[in-house]
Amino acid sequence: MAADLLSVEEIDEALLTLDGWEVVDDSIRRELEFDDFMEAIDFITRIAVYAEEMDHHPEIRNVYNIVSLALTTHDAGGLTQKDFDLALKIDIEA
Ligand SMILES: C[C@H](O)[C@H](O)[C@H]1CNC2=NC(N)=NC(=O)C2=N1
Repeated sequence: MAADLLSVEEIDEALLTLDGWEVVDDSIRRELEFDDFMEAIDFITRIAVYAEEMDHHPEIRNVYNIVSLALTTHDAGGLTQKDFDLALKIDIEA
């Protein structure tokens, strides 16, 4: 079963616990800059492990040393606690 969608108030409160994420449409997004391409790819592989463990997968875009992430819960059609749980893991890894 899909997780519950969060209310606007719950989303605002959850954002306070995160670093550099913004709400865009039905997702939260963060852009990270690394020293070079390999550092960016290394980061992606580290967060991929969390994504698999949590069965929750970010949209990932990489251009050289920049990694752009978007989290949303497709099953629920918007933001759920799962997105914020994964975002917190990503922040710790960043
Ligand atoms: C069946 C399985 O639980 C799902 O399809 C999962 C896998 N990873 C997922 N990742 C994300 N970001 N959203 C989802 O709704 C989602 N659903």
